[in-house]
Amino acid sequence: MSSASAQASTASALTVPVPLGERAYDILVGRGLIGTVGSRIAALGARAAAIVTDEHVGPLYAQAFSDALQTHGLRTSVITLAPGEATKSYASLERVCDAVLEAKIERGDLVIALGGGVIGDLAGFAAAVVRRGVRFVQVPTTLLAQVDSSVGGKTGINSRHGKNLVGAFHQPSLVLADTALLDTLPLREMRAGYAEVVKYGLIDDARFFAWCERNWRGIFEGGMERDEAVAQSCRAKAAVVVRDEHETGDRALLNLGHTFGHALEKITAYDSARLVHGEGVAIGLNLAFRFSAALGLCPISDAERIEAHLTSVGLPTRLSHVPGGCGTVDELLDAMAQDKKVKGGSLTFILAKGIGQSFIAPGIEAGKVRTFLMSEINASSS
Ligand SMILES: NC(=O)c1ccc[n+]([C@@H]2O[C@H](COP(=O)([O-])OP(=O)(O)OC[C@H]3O[C@@H](n4cnc5c(N)ncnc54)[C@H](O)[C@@H]3O)[C@@H](O)[C@H]2O)c1
Ligand SMILES: O=C(O)C(=O)C[C@@H](O)[C@H](O)[C@H](O)COP(=O)(O)O
Ligand SMILES: [Zn+2]
Repeated sequence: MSSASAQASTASALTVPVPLGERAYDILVGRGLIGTVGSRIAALGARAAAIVTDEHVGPLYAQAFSDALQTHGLRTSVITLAPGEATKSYASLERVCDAVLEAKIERGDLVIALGGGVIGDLAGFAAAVVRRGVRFVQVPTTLLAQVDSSVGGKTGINSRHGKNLVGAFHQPSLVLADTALLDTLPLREMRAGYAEVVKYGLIDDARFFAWCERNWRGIFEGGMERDEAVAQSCRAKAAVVVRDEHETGDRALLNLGHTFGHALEKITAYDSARLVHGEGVAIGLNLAFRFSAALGLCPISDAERIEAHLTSVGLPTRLSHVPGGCGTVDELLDAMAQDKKVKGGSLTFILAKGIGQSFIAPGIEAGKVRTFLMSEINASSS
């Protein structure tokens, strides 16, 4: 990390502010940003940092990252966990909390998540509960984490009852998204993260969806389109989070595709070999639009356009695409019953009148969901 490359990357960093009052922070996006990490994190004024990472990311980036912090006077320790969704567990939480305490991290010090959404959600939750709240920094290393999970303060782990059912809102103090780190990300994970990029267009920005249709190859190849997509996604997410930090209203829109997606993740037992979060979201996005069309809310042509795009990128779109099967209708409904958007026992879905016209639909009858799921499963088997 030469100072020349640090200066070059400083010049090219895009800043997306998240103006949340006393919890305000910046998201920095740029290729090569990792070269400036030491000074940027040191500027937060901590004396020590516990870096949480996984066995894929650690060997690639943790040493240089830790060295950069030490050069700026921080004492560091590294906690390395197994990769994959199964790591968002009670057992891992205990491990991370104990390691953070072992490293004598004080409230004013830092927990740093160096990894994808699994590490970010887990380390963020540990930071929320250790000493009732330690500051933390997100250094997202997957497309999904750069465009979504590192922003907004949702942290947590999975339960055998469902996805992210144990957690806390705990905002980071800084997000550093170095888009060059995605150069080492496997294609399957790039695709999975891309589902969350497309989501922002489908929620309320039809022009961004059309931009994605034209520019997705640039995002995958690492051109300027990648930085633009990450920054634009962060702007879109930050705007919603600032309006509704704790999801009492509008923030639920960010859950588009997730009622179906989370149920599939639970049914596949959080086994990343079968289904990763972004793949569940891709299937869920398509199903949300197909369900909207089945209810007469949205033109089927919009659902078909979305499916065509997700398919061209290489993402799964149908229940039949879940390796090992998607479970029965009853299993799916059972999993959805634990969704955090359930109110008074009835399901809330994010539905749409068209691309970029999503809305929150509370009080959806389980019977309507059952009929829809049965038709989807029958369509797959015929
Ligand atoms: N908190 C939120 O707002 C929010 C938003 C979206 C998703 N999530 C959560 O995020 C999780 C999914 O995150 P994810 O898709 O990043 O998965 P992940 O963290 O499992 O990372 C995916 C895989 O890529 C590897 N990897 C990460 N960075 C790499 C790099 N630069 N080079 C090579 N390999 C790398 C990891 O080791 C892992 O095997 C889910 O648990 C989901 O629920 C949370
Ligand atoms: O930040 C949000 O709010 C989201 O809903 C973003 C989602 O992409 C993300 O998967 C989130 O973790 C889901 O939240 P949950 O409350 O349904 O667990
Ligand atoms: Zn998600």
